Amino acid sequence: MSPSISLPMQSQRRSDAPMAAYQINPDRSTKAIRIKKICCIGAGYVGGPTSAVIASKNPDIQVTVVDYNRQRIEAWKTDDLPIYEPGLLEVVQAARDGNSPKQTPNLFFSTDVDRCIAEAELILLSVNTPTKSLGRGAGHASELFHLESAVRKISAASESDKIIVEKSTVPCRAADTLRDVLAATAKPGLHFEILSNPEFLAEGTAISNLLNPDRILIGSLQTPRGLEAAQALANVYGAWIDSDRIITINLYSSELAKLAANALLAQRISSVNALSAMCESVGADIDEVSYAVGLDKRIGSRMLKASVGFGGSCFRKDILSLAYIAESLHLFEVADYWRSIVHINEYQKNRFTRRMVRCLYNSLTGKTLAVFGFAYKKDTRDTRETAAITVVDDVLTEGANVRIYDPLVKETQIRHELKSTTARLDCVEKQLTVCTSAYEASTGADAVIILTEWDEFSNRGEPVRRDSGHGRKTDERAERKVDWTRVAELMRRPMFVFDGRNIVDAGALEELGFRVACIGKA
Ligand SMILES: NC(=O)C1=CN([C@@H]2O[C@H](COP(=O)(O)OP(=O)(O)OC[C@H]3O[C@@H](n4cnc5c(N)ncnc54)[C@H](O)[C@@H]3O)[C@@H](O)[C@H]2O)C=CC1
Ligand SMILES: O=C(O)[C@H]1O[C@H](OP(=O)(O)OP(=O)(O)OC[C@H]2O[C@@H](n3ccc(=O)[nH]c3=O)[C@H](O)[C@@H]2O)[C@H](O)[C@@H](O)[C@@H]1O
Repeated sequence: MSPSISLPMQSQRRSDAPMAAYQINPDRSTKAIRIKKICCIGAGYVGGPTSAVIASKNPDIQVTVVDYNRQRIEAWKTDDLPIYEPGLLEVVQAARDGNSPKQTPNLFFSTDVDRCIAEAELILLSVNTPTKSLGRGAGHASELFHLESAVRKISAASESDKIIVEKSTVPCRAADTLRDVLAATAKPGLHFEILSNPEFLAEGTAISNLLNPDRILIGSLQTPRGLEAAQALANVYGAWIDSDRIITINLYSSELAKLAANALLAQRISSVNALSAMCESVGADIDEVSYAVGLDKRIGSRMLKASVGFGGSCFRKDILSLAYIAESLHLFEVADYWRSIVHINEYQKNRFTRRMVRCLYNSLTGKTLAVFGFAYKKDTRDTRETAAITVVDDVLTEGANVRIYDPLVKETQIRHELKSTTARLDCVEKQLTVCTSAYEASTGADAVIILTEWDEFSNRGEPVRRDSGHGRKTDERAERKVDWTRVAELMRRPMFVFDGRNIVDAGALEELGFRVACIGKA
């Protein structure tokens, strides 16, 4: 084992410390680089919240988030932030506006990428790494174009040494690519140290994940300069995270660990969704099965909720990237294994629509479906890869009139997502209505389809109080749960509910006259 990393002694570990093996050795004699200015390239779901939390916890460090998307940067300067995350606005305001006595403004947003790169000692790369859409590996490999162009910018604008941190999710050995570009293009004599520091936040809980992460992973070359850079980054996180949660490992292990984490999380969902298909045939209940297996501490209860299928910008692309890497290493069986997670996810979405069509007498022509929720999960307005795109596209093609209501997602975004996916643009134009309430969506509908697990759609539990992200409630309507009695009054008979998230109490809805189909329940 390298002398620069150490296994924490049992006695040094807190009782709730993670089980991970490696951590920064507090006795290490590496010299610490003091970071005064950080530049984060990419003002998206990762760059914005991560920079805001780093700035709020490090009042002495100036953090500037840069992006070439001027509209996004301008929105970050207002209170109408470009992304919705519970608690985000408060953290941004504290650091950006300096409205607490302890903090002067130290969080900035800018399109002046060159200047901010030149001034920073540490640069966070938080640009998008989508699935390639062109050429070799299209539909499978990660597109590193944005990462490479950001690094070329760094190279051109730098007059001093930099620590460059991969926060974006990247294929293994992406750091070598970045190093190669820098070696060929940067001014002679400059040194660039590349670190891998993958982000594990989940949307909807980003701020709590960032404030209290399970672990911070820092991958570096095991050279004196690599370790020195890792220590400098660890010090930034050390402002609010205990050292036993800051883990330093080999650069390439860190890159792979991020892909592995997402693949394993998605694998749990696909496993449960595969079981849900069996439950529907054998008369078992998937919620009971998940509960029963999750009580085994080796399995654990999280990420075992059956659904219409996972969405979001990352699971699919990261699994496909992992499979592509395996295939390029001639590990074809390994590639097939990972890809099967995505196949089951597609199967689950199609299975959901097939069941719906079957229940609605094998024809959706002329029927009206009320869709509750379009975001890929609750507490976000992100719709990337949401299962709702596939389901809505399918039912539009089957001839249904679709009335969508989502508490946060705007009509323009819903139409944009559907238009960029469907082969039947005319269906989107003629058969789709975006509504401003669940009641408007339900009017005259034959069925309600729940596609996002927003609390307000559930007929269980307490009334909803949602933080708007603006420090006040969104509006009166959003504070109440959907009144299913009123929904029933508005619908055509017979009335169906297809619950793609298993959030309703089916028995209570059946008492109101609904016929209810849940995932993984006969
Ligand atoms: N969205 C999420 O919850 C998570 C995402 N990730 C990873 O983080 C990375 C970023 O993801 P998101 O923040 O969701 O992406 P995003 O698409 O929301 O944001 C990326 C931003 O980078 C900007 N950008 C791209 N190239 C640029 C360049 N050369 N110069 C300046 N700006 C540039 C884009 O304009 C965009 O605003 C991805 O690799 C993703 O896999 C990791 C963990 C969680
Ligand atoms: O790399 C990323 O982008 C991130 O991807 C996921 O985060 P995210 O996609 O934001 O949200 P999740 O809570 O993981 O949910 C993903 C999808 O799976 C679905 N899901 C989740 C959990 C579950 O039990 N069942 C289920 O169907 C959700 O509804 C959602 O559509 C991971 O949880 C993060 O750790 C990771 O950083």
